[in-house]
This record gives sequence, structure tokens and C-alpha cells, in this order.
Amino acid sequence: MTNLCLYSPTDLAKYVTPRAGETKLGEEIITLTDLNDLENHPAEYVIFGIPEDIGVRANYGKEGARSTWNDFLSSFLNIQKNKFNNPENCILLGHINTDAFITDAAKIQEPEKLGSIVDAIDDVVTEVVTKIVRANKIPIAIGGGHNNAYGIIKGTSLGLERSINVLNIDAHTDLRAINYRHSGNGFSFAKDRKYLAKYAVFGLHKNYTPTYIFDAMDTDNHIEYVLFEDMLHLSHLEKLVKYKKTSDFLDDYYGLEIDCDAIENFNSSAITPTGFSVTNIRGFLNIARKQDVVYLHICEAITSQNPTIAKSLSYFVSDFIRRNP
Ligand SMILES: N=CN[C@@H](CCC(=O)O)C(=O)O
Repeated sequence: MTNLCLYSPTDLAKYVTPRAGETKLGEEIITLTDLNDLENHPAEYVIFGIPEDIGVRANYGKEGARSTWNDFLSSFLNIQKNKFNNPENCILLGHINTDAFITDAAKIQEPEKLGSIVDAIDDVVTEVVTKIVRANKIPIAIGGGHNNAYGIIKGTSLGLERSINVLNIDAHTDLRAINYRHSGNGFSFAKDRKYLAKYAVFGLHKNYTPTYIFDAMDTDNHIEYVLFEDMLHLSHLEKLVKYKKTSDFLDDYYGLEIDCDAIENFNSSAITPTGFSVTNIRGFLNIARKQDVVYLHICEAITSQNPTIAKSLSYFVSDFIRRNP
């Protein structure tokens, strides 16, 4: 697969600060030299990056998510291996090579034209995810724009040979019109193409959803949304109960999306002053990791100006893959 850069232990070593007597995840996490070896490996999770923000640009958003993957690695690979964190259950695959897409996109301003590059990225994401899911593994993708939800849903659906349910923790529905591809219509495309079965948006903000999307959701019994405004008075524990109820609608069998613009004051393409806390998200992941989650996608974060953002993402992933309490 020419559009995927696989990593070696030497590639990872540059992110790790070793300490005598300690082991960091980056020193023992599994890497592959051949994608076909996925099938034979017993690890449950496969982590990869999608370093792009072309879909965000095509949706009039703030760029920056293209460097998130790299910053995530600097944080994640320095987590301690201990009785709570086991690198043996996890393959760190590499990243989708987006260099050519980014070079092409830099010459383009028109959103529709950027959309055709997003289309091409979709194809690569779909291929990588299909391969991971066919090998009976759970993909964990770090974006990138939310446009990549489409390739991830499609790839998971093709890999499982069925349409899939999705729970999206997001201030927005991303159910915009299917005119051209961008970060605001990944779920409408996935639904239109029948890769998406039931869809739940958790933490939707009243202020940023147009009437046509509310109307469409209100008449579709395969879609449910929980407004963030309806959770303003709720404690952390009560929010966890709401999350569990939302996952019940999806029969506890779903792909999990975390758009970081659902998190309060968290730098992202549509940063918000009000939303979930990082600790709320960790609580949701603590529920999700015990359910039948077919993939995890974390997207739209911009890590470059604040080191706590990449560190938060690394908490999210380590919480999700944790098998010991
Ligand atoms: N993935 C993000 N989608 C949002 C972006 C909103 C914004 O940039 O303000 C949406 O289309 O609604």
C-alpha cells in the first residue's frame, strides 16, 4: 500500500525519552514491516494517523489538525508501561502519507476543488481501515479532519460486511448536504451510501445546527441526538448514564467518534468555550472500552500551541485500549 508509511522501532525511538529502570510504550509497542502480517498478529488494536486538514479547509474551518498525529506520538509513546498499560495488545501501524494531497491542496482555494482531494483521501482511509478490520482488529485513527469519518465508516462496513452504527461525541452533526466532500458531511455521505445504519450525536450544540438538519433528524428513527444544553445541569455521573443510554440505542455495538470541538476550550478547528471536559470524555471511554466498539476515531484537535491537547488525546487512547481496571 503506497499511501501508508509503516513505522519501525527506530522511527519510534525519536519520540521517546528513555529513563533507566523504566519502560515507555514507545519502546515496546508493536510495529510491522509488512501490512499482511496484521492477520497473524494477536494484538487487538491498530493505531494510525491521518495527518491532514484539507477537509476542514473545504468546510471553512480552522486548519492545524495535520500536525496533531506527530504531537500525539510524542505524548503517547512516553506513557509508562506498567500493570495498567500493556503495549503488547496494540500495533502502532504508521500514518497515511498525505504529502502529495497537502501539496496539491496548497494551490487550491475553492472548497469544491478541495473536495475532490478529500475524495481521494477517503479512498486511502477506506483501504487501510478495511484491511485492519478484515484482520479482526479494532482501528484507532487520529486525525485529521472529521471528513475521515466517511472513509473509516466505509472501511469498517466493508471489512465487517454490514452497515454499522456510530456514536459521535460532537458539537455538530456533520450531516451537511452531500454536494462535495468536506469535514461537515462525513455522516450524510456514509448514510446515503448505506455504510451507516443507526447514528447518535452526543453533546450536540443548539447553536450550530441548521433547521434542515434538525428536520431530517427529527423524522428519522435511525438517528438520535442528545443536546449538550440538556446536560448543562448534569453531574459527571449523570452524563455517564446519558452516554450509556445513547449507546443502548446503538445496541452497544458501534464505531466511536470524538470530535474535539465537543470539548470545552480545547484547541480544534471549531474551538468552543462550552462543552464536555476532558475528564467527561475519559468517563465515556471507560464505558465504551467495555462495549463492542468497532473503531475509535479522534479528530479535529489542533495540538501545536498547547501541549495539554496532545496529552489529552494520549489519555483518551490509553483509556480506550486498557484491559486492566
Ligand atoms: N467537523 C466539523 N463540522 C462542523 C464545523 C463547524 C465550524 O467550523 O464552525 C460543521 O460542519 O458544522
